[in-house]
Amino acid sequence: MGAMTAQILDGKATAAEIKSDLTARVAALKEKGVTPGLGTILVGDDPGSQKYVAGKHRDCAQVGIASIQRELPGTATQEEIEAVVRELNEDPACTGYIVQLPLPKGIDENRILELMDPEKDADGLHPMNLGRLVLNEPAPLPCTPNGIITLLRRHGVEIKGAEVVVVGRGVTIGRPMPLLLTRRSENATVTQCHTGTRDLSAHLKRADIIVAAAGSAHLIRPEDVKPGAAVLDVGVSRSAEGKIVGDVHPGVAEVAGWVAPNPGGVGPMTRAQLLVNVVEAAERSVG
Ligand SMILES: Nc1nc(=O)c2c([nH]1)NC[C@@H]1CN(c3ccc(C(=O)N[C@@H](CCC(=O)O)C(=O)O)cc3)C=[N+]21
Repeated sequence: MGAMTAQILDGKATAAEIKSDLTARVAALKEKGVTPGLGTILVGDDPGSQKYVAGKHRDCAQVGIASIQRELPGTATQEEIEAVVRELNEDPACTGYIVQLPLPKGIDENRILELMDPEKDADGLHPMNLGRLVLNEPAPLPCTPNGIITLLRRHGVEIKGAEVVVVGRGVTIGRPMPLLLTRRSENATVTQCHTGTRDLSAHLKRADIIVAAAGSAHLIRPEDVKPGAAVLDVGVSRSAEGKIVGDVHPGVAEVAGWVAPNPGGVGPMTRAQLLVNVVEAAERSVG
């Protein structure tokens, strides 16, 4: 048998479809006198964060969402950041917003998130909304996990009954991902692995779907992947030469049935789900 190559979970194309659907919904909202507006709070001058935030505003322009950008220097104090959060909470033009993470060292990130108006939480990371997710109540969903589910569904990857291994326990992906996957609507079986996992390779070998969000370069190796599995690369780390490297070894594409590349896979889906949260919040506001 010749070498197989995995099919691509094309996040760029899927995000484009979602954005075209949102464009129509934004136009309908505008007819009712509501213009959705996405705010971003960016602290410091990390080039990666600047690029991501710029991408979010580019997306907004494409679908007709207004952009509200707030930037603070890396030396900003807790109080200064909190003042901007309060300002966006009050601003009627801002129907949803995000605080770009991570915040500089010394800033209490959780306190900032708690101060946000949960109804304007476009990331789905406010403790109230994470709590609603745990309680099976409607809430804006965390963008990356929700984007991963949409990406799998749109490509026909079976989630129901699948053995899913999530690698990582960060707040934006690792922790919420199993909450979404184990809803009755998804019905996956999830194993959460992390740096304390004794035998990662044993878990990976059983997985039908692997969500790699550890931030550890090429952690997922071809010999650990079950033939035909879906492997989603959500990791970001930097090589010694300063290049961005994902969590998935390139050789995995020879074994897997599906691969979400990085870039071009989950990243664009994260941005699309952010827009979905903003539009849904605006739709709720018109009833
Ligand atoms: N409050 C908050 N919410 C976030 O959602 C959030 C955050 N903080 N902090 C940082 C991470 C990172 N993140 C990315 C989103 C899209 C791409 C993305 O679109 N990447 C493109 C490439 C982009 C390019 O290279 O220009 C791709 O994968 O194809 C990447 C990374 C969101 N994050």
